[in-house]
Amino acid sequence: MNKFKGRVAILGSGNIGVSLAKGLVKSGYAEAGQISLTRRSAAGLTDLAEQGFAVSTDNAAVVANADIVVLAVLPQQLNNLLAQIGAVVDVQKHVFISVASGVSCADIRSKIGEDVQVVRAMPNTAIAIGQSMTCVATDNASQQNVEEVTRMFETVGSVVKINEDLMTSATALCACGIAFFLRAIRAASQGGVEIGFHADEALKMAVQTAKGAADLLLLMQSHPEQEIDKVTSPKGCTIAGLNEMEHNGFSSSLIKGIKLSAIKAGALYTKE
Ligand SMILES: NC(=O)C1=CN([C@@H]2O[C@H](COP(=O)(O)OP(=O)(O)OC[C@H]3O[C@@H](n4cnc5c(N)ncnc54)[C@H](OP(=O)(O)O)[C@@H]3O)[C@@H](O)[C@H]2O)C=CC1
Ligand SMILES: O=C(O)[C@@H]1CCC=N1
Repeated sequence: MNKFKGRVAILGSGNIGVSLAKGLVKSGYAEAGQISLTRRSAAGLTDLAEQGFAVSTDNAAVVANADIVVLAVLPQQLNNLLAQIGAVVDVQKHVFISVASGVSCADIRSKIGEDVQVVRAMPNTAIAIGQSMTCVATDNASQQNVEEVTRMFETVGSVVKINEDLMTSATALCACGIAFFLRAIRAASQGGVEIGFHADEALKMAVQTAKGAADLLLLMQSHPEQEIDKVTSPKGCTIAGLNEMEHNGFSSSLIKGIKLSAIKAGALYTKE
């Protein structure tokens, strides 16, 4: 692993900002001391300072010292943040990474400078354990900067480069998607309790079963239906349960939920 030589500023130290920071340190991409983390309130930064991160409530000062700047605030908090840092942006030095849902690269440039290089990245919370599915898109960043951003996120999971117009779709499928799969696991464990297991053992069984299903696809490079066909014995219990789920809208409800999340992801940000 080639350690990043510059400084990373992560503006907004919530769920994603902190998970990214910890993931980058764990993977060896950067030392904690190379990463600056900001929030509006200093109280929320104490723990992070104890872990060796540079912490601050002064976004402009942190950006002035950084090479890579990650925007990790909520879409509705972004305009206020961009107004604070516009004056210190250096187009020669900085590359901006925005993880904010529904905010385009052009939206960000319109606030901090038309020549600023911006890459959008959409990770998910599995970034905390180096297992994120991160989609990356840009409309103006240099190949060198895109490669560095890709390298950064590859240290905390898998990366797929996509066109920017698919970014809200990526948000729904991958970033929201982790919640959808978690709910499916929870529901399976509740089914397990109804048929005789204690809650803790039912959850453990559901989790490992879900992990096995995902790993089958990842390691065998096969299609879900190919693997399902191996489980469904003729006249058997699997096809009976699976068809009952489909009669109740299992696939349909997932598809509808993903479509609604994608619409919502595109409507989270107000330009003014
Ligand atoms: N959660 C997820 O799974 C994913 C989220 N995203 C996107 O990532 C972004 C962050 O989401 P998430 O981490 O969940 O949100 P959080 O609410 O957990 O984190 C936002 C953080 O930003 C801080 N903040 C707000 N305003 C400022 C400011 N002006 N300067 C510095 N810090 C500020 C807040 O702290 P304080 O109030 O103390 O200032 C808070 O810690 C969003 O845009 C979201 O769409 C993308 C992919 C997945
Ligand atoms: O729910 C949200 O709006 C954020 C963006 C993707 C995941 N969490």
